[in-house]
Amino acid sequence: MTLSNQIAQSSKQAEEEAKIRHVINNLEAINRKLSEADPTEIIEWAIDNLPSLYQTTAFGITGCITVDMISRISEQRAVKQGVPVQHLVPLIFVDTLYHFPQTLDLAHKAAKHYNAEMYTYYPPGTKTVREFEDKWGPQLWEKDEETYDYLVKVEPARRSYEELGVRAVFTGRRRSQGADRASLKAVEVDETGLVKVNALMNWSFGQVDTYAKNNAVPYNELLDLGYKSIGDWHSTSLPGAGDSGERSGRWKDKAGKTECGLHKDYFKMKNLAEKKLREAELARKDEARDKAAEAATATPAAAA
Ligand SMILES: Nc1ncnc2c1ncn2[C@@H]1O[C@H](COP(=O)(O)OS(=O)(=O)O)[C@@H](OP(=O)(O)O)[C@H]1O
Repeated sequence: MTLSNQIAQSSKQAEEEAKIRHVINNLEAINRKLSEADPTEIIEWAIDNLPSLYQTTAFGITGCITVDMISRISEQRAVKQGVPVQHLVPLIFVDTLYHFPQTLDLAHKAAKHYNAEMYTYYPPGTKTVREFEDKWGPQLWEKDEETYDYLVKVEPARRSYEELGVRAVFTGRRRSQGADRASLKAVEVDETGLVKVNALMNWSFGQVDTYAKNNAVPYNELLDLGYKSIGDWHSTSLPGAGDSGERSGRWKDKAGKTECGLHKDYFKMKNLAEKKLREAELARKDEARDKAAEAATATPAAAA
């Protein structure tokens, strides 16, 4: 890199740092100002104030609407400035390898429909279920849920933030989704310093559903079959007749589980998963050594 490029890069970083610092230092006031704001106002605030802003989405209904709103804002601004329309916020999609085919179809369809740049990230060192299962065994989610969550979501998301230089993201979380989300704020700063914007935090499922239908927003066709929240196929089911919670169809057989880890403490998730992965690696090595020793002692006897 040339010296002038280095200077330009470090001054961009300093500028971004200053903007993020400003948000961190004024978080309470910002949230007071945005607490009753419309999603569009929150999105506009984020575009104007946050550097290296992306949208992290699994194309849940909230994410689909966020893309739609960003697309409208991008168009209005381009027309006003007399410049070609460009979707202002790139997308990050973590392909866990266990999404429903409908979700994968939607991801490609929506990115194309909105002409949005989309970065797809996969679990480390794998791009297919076969590769993943050769490495970690079948149904890892049954054997070790935390490690599974870390490998398929937390690590790829963090890798995307580091590689792309992401400083802030839109998420599709809403208060009416319950559990930890019931007290969401419009803007949060996580333990890594990443700013998270929850533009539709105040909207109910009914509001997002109506917006999607009234505005011809591409959404997951599984919603028309009764699903309300869609994640990996093995942990997503239809909400039961008496279930009122929006996310009651997620991890139905796992009492107390409400999050995949993406919105939990990153360092805790990382340390726990890395410890387990180290232990598993040691166990594998011990097993291989025992097998080798067994084979070595068995050979002379067999020969004799
Ligand atoms: N795979 C993947 N890739 C990128 N971003 C993702 C992913 N999974 C979750 N998210 C982000 O978290 C928002 C809430 O998703 P969910 O309600 O499905 O919860 S969970 O994250 O699975 O626990 C979700 O909101 P949507 O944009 O509505 O999908 C995203 O902002």
